[in-house]
Amino acid sequence: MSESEKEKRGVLARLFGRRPEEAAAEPVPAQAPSEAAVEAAPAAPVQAARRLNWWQRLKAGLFRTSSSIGTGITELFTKRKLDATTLEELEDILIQADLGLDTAARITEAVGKGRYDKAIDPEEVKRVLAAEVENVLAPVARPLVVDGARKPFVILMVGVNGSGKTTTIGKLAAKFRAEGKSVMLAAGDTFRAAAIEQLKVWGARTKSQVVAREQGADAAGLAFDALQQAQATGADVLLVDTAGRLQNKAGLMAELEKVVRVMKKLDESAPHAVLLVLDATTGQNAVSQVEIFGKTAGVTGLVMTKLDGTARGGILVAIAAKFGLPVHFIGIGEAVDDLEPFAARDFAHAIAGLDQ
Ligand SMILES: Nc1nc2c(ncn2[C@@H]2O[C@H](COP(=O)(O)OP(=O)(O)OP(=O)(O)O)[C@@H](O)[C@H]2O)c(=O)[nH]1
Repeated sequence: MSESEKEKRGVLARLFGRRPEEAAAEPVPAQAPSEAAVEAAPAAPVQAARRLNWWQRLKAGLFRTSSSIGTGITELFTKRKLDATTLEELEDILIQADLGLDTAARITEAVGKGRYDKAIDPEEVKRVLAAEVENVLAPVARPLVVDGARKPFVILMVGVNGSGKTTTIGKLAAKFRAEGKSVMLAAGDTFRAAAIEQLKVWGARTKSQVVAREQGADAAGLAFDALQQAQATGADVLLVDTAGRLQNKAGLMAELEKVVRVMKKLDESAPHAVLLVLDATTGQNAVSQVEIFGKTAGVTGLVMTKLDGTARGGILVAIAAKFGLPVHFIGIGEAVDDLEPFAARDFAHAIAGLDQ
């Protein structure tokens, strides 16, 4: 393959969220994989295949997390019996994997129960870990329900810059389109020109109308226009992007509040969902982001991205235990189908390195 062709494939990969090596394996021009899916919802056998595929990708995506936990557990319990010292070391491994102090203590206690002074198979420790993690996650694994009576159903996406808001909007737009919904996108991250362009690309790709203004435009005014247009055209869903970075935190929060205020002038019940997008690679930082955005932006649910790029995917467990906020979706890559509804059991098994 020539250098220019490689470069072309790289650009397509960046635009359409494909991994360069995936794009390189396909003929140019790379077709968006979900284009067909956007037209119609998949049939049951296709869904079953997709699910299997998702599980494999989830496991692969969470590999860094599961191997850091799994290797620690295997090394710890291979030659040593279970006692206070090994349990303390287990707790340290779990804390280092960002599972949070409470969950780490809870898992350690469950592993120790009735097993003192005995040898324990590392696989059994992983099974206890998975069961305890699933118990923590099950109450927060809640789907995002788009209420058809709210038209448009307005979803405000918030989060710090680079957390994956714009990409997640694109992935969500593809999902809603695949369900046959009409979607409008509001390019409310007016702080960053590239974010506006990125959203336009997602709009074209998912056949969703994009409402955008120039960089630096008033985000609240844009959100107002977008909602007005979505109402006028009868769109089912309006996804509103926001800036993750302004001159300072107070400015950012004031802007978010203004965006909400002006949309309420057109629809008192809007926004119907406020999704905080968290980047898993930021580890403990994600906890303070939930605190800050939760207080000021009225967050109704979470999306955690980049679980594929970190050994600290356990942070999702710590956040679930601490805040109890619904976790709607997780992202394990940049491609359009790398976002899926959050399933407690799958996640718990994947981070424990167990089969489904
Ligand atoms: N590996 C990986 N990368 C992701 C994931 N989600 C998003 N990204 C990448 O993260 C980078 C930032 O994503 P954006 O969607 O631009 O983030 P943003 O929050 O909109 O950022 P701002 O516009 O600066 O506020 C991009 O390169 C995305 O492709 C994910 O689940 N896994």
